[in-house]
Amino acid sequence: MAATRQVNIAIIGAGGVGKCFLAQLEQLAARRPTPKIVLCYIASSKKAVYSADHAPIALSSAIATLAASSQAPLGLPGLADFLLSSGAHKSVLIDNTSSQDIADAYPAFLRRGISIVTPSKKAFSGSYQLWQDIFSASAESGACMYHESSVGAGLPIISTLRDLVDTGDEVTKIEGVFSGTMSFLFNSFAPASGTGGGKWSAEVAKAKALGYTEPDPRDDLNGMDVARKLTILARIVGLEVESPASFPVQSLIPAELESAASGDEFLARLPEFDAQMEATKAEAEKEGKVIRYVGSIDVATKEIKVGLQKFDRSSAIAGLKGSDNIFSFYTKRYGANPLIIQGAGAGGEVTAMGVTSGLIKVISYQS
Ligand SMILES: NC(=O)C1=CN([C@@H]2O[C@H](COP(=O)(O)OP(=O)(O)OC[C@H]3O[C@@H](n4cnc5c(N)ncnc54)[C@H](OP(=O)(O)O)[C@@H]3O)[C@@H](O)[C@H]2O)C=CC1
Ligand SMILES: N[C@@H](CC=O)C(=O)O
Ligand code: NA
Repeated sequence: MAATRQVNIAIIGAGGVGKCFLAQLEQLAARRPTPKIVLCYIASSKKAVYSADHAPIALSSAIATLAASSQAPLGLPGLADFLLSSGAHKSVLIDNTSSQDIADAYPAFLRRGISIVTPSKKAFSGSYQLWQDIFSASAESGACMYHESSVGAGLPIISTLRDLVDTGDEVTKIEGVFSGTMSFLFNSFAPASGTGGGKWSAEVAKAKALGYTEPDPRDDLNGMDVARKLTILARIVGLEVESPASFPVQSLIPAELESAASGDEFLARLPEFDAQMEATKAEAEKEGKVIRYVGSIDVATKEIKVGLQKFDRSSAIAGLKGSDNIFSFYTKRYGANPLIIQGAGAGGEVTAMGVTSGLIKVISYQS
């Protein structure tokens, strides 16, 4: 079949980020009539919508159509066959899940010329071999791989760091607050201005309701989400970090809840352990300080740190608001004054923005 100036899109994952992405995609398709953007496949874990002739799925009603569908999702190799059989000019997979299985299949999609855009961290913080396979498959086939929202949601973190590295700057240190959930929790639970703040477990429930947490909030509270982000940033600056388990990470999961069978059981039992975090907060208050969950990468020593630290109430990190992240990039060019990026680091809309901007880059890329 002759290639047409059309971009065919398959979306997997229609949760908090997926729904916001669909709304942004609808606006994008209306703003940019050429090349034609066609959603030809959408799936959650149990359902899918697609047709053999790749007929466009209406963007405005895609979520409702998916909810009402009785079609089962295609397997991943079948999905790649389906996308490629349309003859479209470009095919793009949007992975809005946090599935490791889907992440593991990225090299196979890329090798076949299917570009990928995702907010997921799984592919880039899994094994170092997977990281290498992904970028070598992309380089070989010319298919694009964008994952801006895997660190700092829509904030321009991945693009900025890649620009620093690609233009020959030398990054010496990266430090800051890398989790929207952790930022929201400590900004609410231990605010810099005065005392107050709700119970720790109530703030955790709020962070989940606001769409800041990972699908399983334990992935935030055990520090793994931050460790994954630091793994990604460290790899971009050239450190061959094997996995997020390669360096120490402070978990905020009470020992008694480490064996909770599910995220729901964990959340239900968390109020029993509120006193533990109260004690940590009180200890910092005695010194006139507040606690915050931070991370850092020292490039020369290859040391990566993730955990709680005490901060003066007047410091920039203590004064963050809401789900704000802050990233300080220390480089040879920027000298003693780091390049700083700050803003919301979680939430459906800002995360979807990083996915939509990746899709725009794929569409604009002349292959
Ligand atoms: N929320 C945020 O602020 C941010 C999120 N991210 C990343 O964005 C991604 C999505 O997060 P979010 O939208 O909040 O998560 P949600 O839990 O709200 O949504 C996840 C979606 O993925 C689907 N899904 C999960 N596993 C599979 C699978 N194996 N096959 C098909 N579909 C699957 C779920 O389907 P079902 O409902 O059927 O299970 C659901 O539709 C994650 O990787 C997260 O790390 C990144 C930055 C910020
Ligand atoms: N759960 C994550 C979402 C964005 O990466 C966070 O809280 O930062
Ligand atoms: Na980002």
